[in-house]
Amino acid sequence: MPSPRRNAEVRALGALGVSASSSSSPSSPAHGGGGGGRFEFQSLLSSRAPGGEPPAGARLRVSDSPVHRRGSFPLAGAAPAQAPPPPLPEEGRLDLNPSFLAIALRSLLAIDLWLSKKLGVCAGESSSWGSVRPLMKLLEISGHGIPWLLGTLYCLSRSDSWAGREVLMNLLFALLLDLLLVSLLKGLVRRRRPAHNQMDMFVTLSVDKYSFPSGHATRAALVSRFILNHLVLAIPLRVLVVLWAFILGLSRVMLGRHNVTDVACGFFLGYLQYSVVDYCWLSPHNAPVLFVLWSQQ
Ligand SMILES: CC(C)=CCC/C(C)=C/COP(=O)(O)O
Repeated sequence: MPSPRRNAEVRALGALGVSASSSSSPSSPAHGGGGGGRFEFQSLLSSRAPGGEPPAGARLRVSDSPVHRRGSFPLAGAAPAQAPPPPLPEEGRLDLNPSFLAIALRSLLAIDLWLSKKLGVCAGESSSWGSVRPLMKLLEISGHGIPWLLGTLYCLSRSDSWAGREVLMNLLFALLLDLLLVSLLKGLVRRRRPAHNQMDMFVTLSVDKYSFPSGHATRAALVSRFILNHLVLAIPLRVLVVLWAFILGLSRVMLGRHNVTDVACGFFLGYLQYSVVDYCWLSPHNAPVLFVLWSQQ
């Protein structure tokens, strides 16, 4: 008879489409992640340290084991039951927290994929909102790295005030930092773009085959925060800047380029990046070489 707690675990895993096999041979494909969902179940009930011993905090109590349960209800002719072992100390009991965290993450990921597919209404010409796709692609170019880099360089070359040069120099630094960080993260995480995405983007880097985090979302958050802090704009224009960033992020999911979490984390990262740029703010005092070099162009 499985314990109620064990039943609850199996039900929770079942809800996630995870197999509830209890075979735990270390050489079986299920062991060590080979079997996808089965691995989750293994880690929940029989996580083992490399030496074969269960790690502390991940052991089943002896009283829960099938062997012991057989001993509790001896069949006719079976050896008499042994005396029950003393209860294990607290740290020897089954610790479910790590696996529940894994379940929570898996659920979040499942919701992310489901929602992203639902929102990907402009992913192709034949999608339900396929007619809006050209507009979304225009929005895509408005948040692309190349127009922002070229635009900043152009304005720098035309700027005739030190204050203007300082702001633009820092914007250039912010855009380059963003490209570097996003490329690094994409290369590290290597999350594939959604299956429904058509890879027809304007100029991409090799890491742009990956989707986490969204470079457009990081740029949108970074640039809009930068503009709001360093440009004196009327309220309607400030609202427009925020709207542009938000719609650009949404359009990444609608175009099928990203999952929702790529964009949400992209916004968060871009927001943080601005704080870094603000902290390291380049000025003629702390980076005189840059400004002298530029003024000699
Ligand atoms: C080639 C240069 C300078 C930048 C690439 C910009 C780009 C294509 C980013 C990818 O954005 P998503 O991650 O939002 O798809």
